[in-house]
Amino acid sequence: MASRLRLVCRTPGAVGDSAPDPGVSVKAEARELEGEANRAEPQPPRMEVTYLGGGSKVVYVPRFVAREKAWEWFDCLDKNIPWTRPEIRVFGRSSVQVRTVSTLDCPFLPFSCVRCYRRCTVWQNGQMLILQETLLGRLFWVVTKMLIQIYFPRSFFLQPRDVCYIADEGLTDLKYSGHQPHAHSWDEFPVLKDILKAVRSVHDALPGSYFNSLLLNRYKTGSDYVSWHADDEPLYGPTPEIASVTFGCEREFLLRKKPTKSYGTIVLDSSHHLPAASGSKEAARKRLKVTAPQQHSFVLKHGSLLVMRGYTQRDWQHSVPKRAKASSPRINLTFRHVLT
Ligand SMILES: O=C(O)CCC(=O)C(=O)O
Ligand SMILES: [Fe+2]
Repeated sequence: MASRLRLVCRTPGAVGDSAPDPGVSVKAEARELEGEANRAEPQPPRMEVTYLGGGSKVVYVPRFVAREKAWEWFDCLDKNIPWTRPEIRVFGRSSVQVRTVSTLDCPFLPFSCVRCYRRCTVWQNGQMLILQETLLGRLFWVVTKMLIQIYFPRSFFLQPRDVCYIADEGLTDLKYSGHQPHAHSWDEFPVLKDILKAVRSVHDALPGSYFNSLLLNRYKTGSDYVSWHADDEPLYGPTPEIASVTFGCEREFLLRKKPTKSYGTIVLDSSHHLPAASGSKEAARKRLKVTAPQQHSFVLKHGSLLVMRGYTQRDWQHSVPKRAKASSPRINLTFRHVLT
């Protein structure tokens, strides 16, 4: 019972308090807590497997560790991890590339507006490609960048969450959005070894890789987020396995299928250009018409584990969107395997 009271006072107004799991009544949860206390034998944690198709799947373990222990770990990480909120160059050269395309392929340009840019933006190998045509378009982009820097310097150029990176010695450096985090050693934070051990005990039931690096995220409020991305950096190999642990405030975790030809978005050819224009402006417009991608949503609970497996990073993107109601912090650990 203590753990229940603790959760309530720790997360006033948190998503978790106002929105319990669908289909799980408070009574049922109370019984579960009571049962947990009386159980002599530890029960294997419940797992939910979501098959995404094409060799991708997600395994969700709502409670891989007891709540009380999870709060203990939350406190320890919150206080002891050297959190940083580095600048990332979302609009800098390292994450944005500009390709010249024909007007037929991109009918919204050169009549540049923010909407056009969105439509003409594709992600490839972790890089944002802005497809644009004319000098006018290019000029528009430069001015837009300047205005963004002036009016929204923090939200656009500071990573919208705290992070810390841990890795075995001698691994390839991690680099994303022009930022290369300093790799701390596991020995600096013994608690991480305990958490990894707990993850591994569940993970044994999920045969696969082992983890030699860890990216920690702290979302202080509902305004902190991680935008759509895939952890598909080459240093993780073709089928990275990522085990994601949540402590603290519940947040929604979304998965969406990466754009492919099958649902009408832009696909670049092997030389990173749009396929040769065939037909009229109307045909090009049709090719660019975006239909809603397949999407899945998980509410990641305090003390939960979510494992992304197979081709999930190659074929899917994930995000933790802003949530106004999430007023308390959430700590997330993503255990990864860097190829050696
Ligand atoms: O906070 C999460 O649940 C996801 C974090 C994430 O996607 C990442 O660190 O790459
Ligand atoms: Fe990620």
